[in-house]
Amino acid sequence: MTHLDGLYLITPDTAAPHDALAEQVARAISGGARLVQYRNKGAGRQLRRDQAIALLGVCRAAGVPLVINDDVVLAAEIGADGVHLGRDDGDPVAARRRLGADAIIGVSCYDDMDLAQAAERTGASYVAFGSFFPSATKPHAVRASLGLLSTARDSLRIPAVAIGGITPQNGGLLIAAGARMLAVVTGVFAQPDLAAAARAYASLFVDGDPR
Ligand SMILES: Cc1ncc(COP(=O)(O)OP(=O)(O)O)c(N)n1
Ligand SMILES: Cc1ncsc1CCOP(=O)(O)O
Ligand SMILES: [Mg+2]
Repeated sequence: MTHLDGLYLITPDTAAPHDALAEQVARAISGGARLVQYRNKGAGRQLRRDQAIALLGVCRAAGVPLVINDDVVLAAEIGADGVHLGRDDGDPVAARRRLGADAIIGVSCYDDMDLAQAAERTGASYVAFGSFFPSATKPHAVRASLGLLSTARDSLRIPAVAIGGITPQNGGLLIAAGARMLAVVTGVFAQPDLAAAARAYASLFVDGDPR
């Protein structure tokens, strides 16, 4: 079973060619990203497919799992390692059936512990809470409080992911509160040196060595 901890890299909405995006992700992985999510809310079907396939190549080469946001069909088509589902993205049980027992099925729980309990019961691999801080990527996201992470750590068997406006400066607080992964878009992709940016997050974890 995949060990879920450390920096969880999420891609930004970008029209960049697939090889350029893959190169960026490779750099972030070299800095210590432990899980990658392909998330692109703006791209059409062909670009999404091309970008996702390119990322899968990079992730496979590095031994890092690739999760697809929202789209179980794309995840199944390209043989990705899992899917991340929010409230409106379909049924985690159906996703598990489609992708298999070893797939990573992530579920958004926003600021809601009841959703997290339910996600665990349905076989989710991790639950995600947030946004913890203002997020340039998702400015209108619901805000979550730190206490949720401690409750999740104490009452769930599956790991909790924190997301939303996370920086190397505020990430330590979330880990101390109970987050097992920090999910980050802007804090890595908006930096000139993606490997160094990833390293700054990876170093917050006990075993955050770069690959
Ligand atoms: C790790 C992680 N956590 C939360 C989300 C948000 O999912 P969702 O609420 O479905 O919103 P969109 O990302 O689809 O806009 C996520 N993608 N990843
Ligand atoms: C997808 C998502 N859901 C809540 S905040 C967020 C975006 C996180 O991106 P950033 O790290 O740029 O705040
Ligand atoms: Mg979604």
